[in-house]
Amino acid sequence: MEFIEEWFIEQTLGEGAFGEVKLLVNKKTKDEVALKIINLQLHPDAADTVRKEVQIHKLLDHDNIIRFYGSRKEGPIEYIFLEYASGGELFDRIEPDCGMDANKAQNYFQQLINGVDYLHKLGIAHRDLKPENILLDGSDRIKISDFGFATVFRIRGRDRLLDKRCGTLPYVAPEVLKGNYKAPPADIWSCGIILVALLAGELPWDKPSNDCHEFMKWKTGDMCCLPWTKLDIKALSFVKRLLCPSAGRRITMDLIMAHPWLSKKSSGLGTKGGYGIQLAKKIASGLNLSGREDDSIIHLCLSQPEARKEDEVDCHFDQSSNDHHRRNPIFSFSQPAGERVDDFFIGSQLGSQAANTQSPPITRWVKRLTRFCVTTTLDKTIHEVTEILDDIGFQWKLGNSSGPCITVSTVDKRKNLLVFKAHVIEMGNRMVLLDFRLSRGDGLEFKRNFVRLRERLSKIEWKGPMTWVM
Ligand SMILES: Nc1ncnc2c1ncn2[C@@H]1O[C@H](COP(=O)(O)OP(=O)(O)OP(=O)(O)O)[C@@H](O)[C@H]1O
Repeated sequence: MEFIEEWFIEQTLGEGAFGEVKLLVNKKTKDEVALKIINLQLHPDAADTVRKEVQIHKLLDHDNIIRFYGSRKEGPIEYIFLEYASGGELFDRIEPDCGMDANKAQNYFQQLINGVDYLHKLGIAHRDLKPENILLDGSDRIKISDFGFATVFRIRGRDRLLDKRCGTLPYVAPEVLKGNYKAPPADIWSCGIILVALLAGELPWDKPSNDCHEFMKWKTGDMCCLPWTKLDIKALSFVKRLLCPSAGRRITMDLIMAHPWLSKKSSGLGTKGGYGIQLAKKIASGLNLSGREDDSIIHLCLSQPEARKEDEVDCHFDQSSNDHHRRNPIFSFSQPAGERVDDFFIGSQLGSQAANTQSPPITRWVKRLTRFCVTTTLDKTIHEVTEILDDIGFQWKLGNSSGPCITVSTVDKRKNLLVFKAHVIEMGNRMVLLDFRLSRGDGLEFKRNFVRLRERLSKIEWKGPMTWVM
C-alpha cells in the first residue's frame, strides 16, 4: 500500500500500547523507515505522552539511539517517522535461563551504556530501559527506543529530582517506587537488571520492594541462589555495583565506563556458567575474591526502602504523583501482520546482512526467536498444540485474527499473569509456521514456556534451513 508518494507500507513491525509500527520502504531507493501510527481518538490519554516523546526524541542524535526523522499530525492520527531497526529487539537475543555469551553481552551492554551516557549528558532520563525497548539494526548495533516515559531532568545546568513513578516493575529502581529520585542512578539500575537478563536469561525479582523475597535476599548479600550463581565473579562484582539499593552509593556512569568488566578485552570476561555454589558461600561469608577494593562483594548497601502500597501497580506502570496522569498497565504485544503472508520473513542462515537496506524485500528478515515451522497440516498443528497445552494444564482458546490464533493464559512461577498467542500460519507443502507473541506478563517467562512447547513439538518441528516457502 502506497503511504506517500513512492513510499510503501511493507509490513507491520509491532504493536505498542497506543498504536502500530509499520515498515515504510521507498520504491526507488529501497530506503526503509519505521512509522509509528498513533490514533489519538482511540487513545486520547496518549496525547501528552506522544507530545513529550516527540519533543524529546527530536533532540537526540546518537548511533545507539533510534534516529528521529520527523512527525506529522493528520486529524487525530499522529505519525512518527523513525530509523528502522531491522535486527529486532534485544529481548529476542536472550535465551531463557541461559542469557547469552558473556562477550556478546559485554558488547551489547557497552553500547547500551554509550547511549544512556549520551542521554544523561543531555540531561534526559529514559525511565523505561528494558530489553524490549532496545532494538538492533542490521549490523547488530544497539538502538535505544521508546521515549514515552523520557523526561528532562537537567534544566539550566541544575538537576531536579523526579517523582513520577513510571517504568516496568522488574527493571525499576527501588527509589522510584518511593518517589523523589535522581534520574541517572534510576536508569543505571535498569541497565543493571538488563545486564542480569543478558547474562542469566532471567530477571532477579518482580519488583525491588521489601515485600519481595528475592530482592530482600539480595539486599542482605545472599547470593547463593539463582540468578547470581550463573554469573562469573567479575560480572557479579559489577552487577553488585549497578544494583546497589542505595541510589547515592550506586556506581556512576564514569565509573561504569572505567569498570574492569566493561573495559576488559573479551577474553578476560571469564567463563559463562557461573561461579557456582561453593564460591557463592565464600562470597557470602565475606571473602573478597576480586582483590580489588571496590569489588568487595559483601558490601551491599543495607538501607531499606519504606514499604509502600503498590497493589494497583502492574507489570508496566506509570504512576504520577503530581500530574494525575496515569496510564493503564501496558503490555507490548507485537502482532504478526497476518493480513499479508509476506509479512513473515524467516530464515536461519541469512544473518544480519540479510537485513541491510540493500536487500530485496524477500530477504528482509526480522530475527524473532519465538517462531518455528512444523511439518504437518494446519488442523493437525492446532490439534497437537492444544493437546500439549491441555496436558500442561494451560488455559487456551482458539480464535481468528487474520488466521487461526491460540491464546494461552497461565500464571508464571511468581504467580503473575502470563498471556501469549500462537498464530498458526499455513506456508504450503505441509509446512506450518507457529509464531508466538507475548501479550501480557514477563517476557522471559513467556520465552521459557515457548521453549517448553517447542520441545514438546520437536517430533514435528522442521529442522532444516528456514527458507521462504510460497
Ligand atoms: N524503529 C523501529 N524499528 C523496528 N521495529 C520497531 C521500531 N519501533 C518499534 N518497533 C517494533 O514495534 C513494536 C512496538 O513499538 P512501540 O514503540 O509502539 O511500542 P512498545 O515499545 O512495544 O510499547 P509501549 O509503547 O507500549 O511500551 C516494538 O516492540 C518493536 O518490536
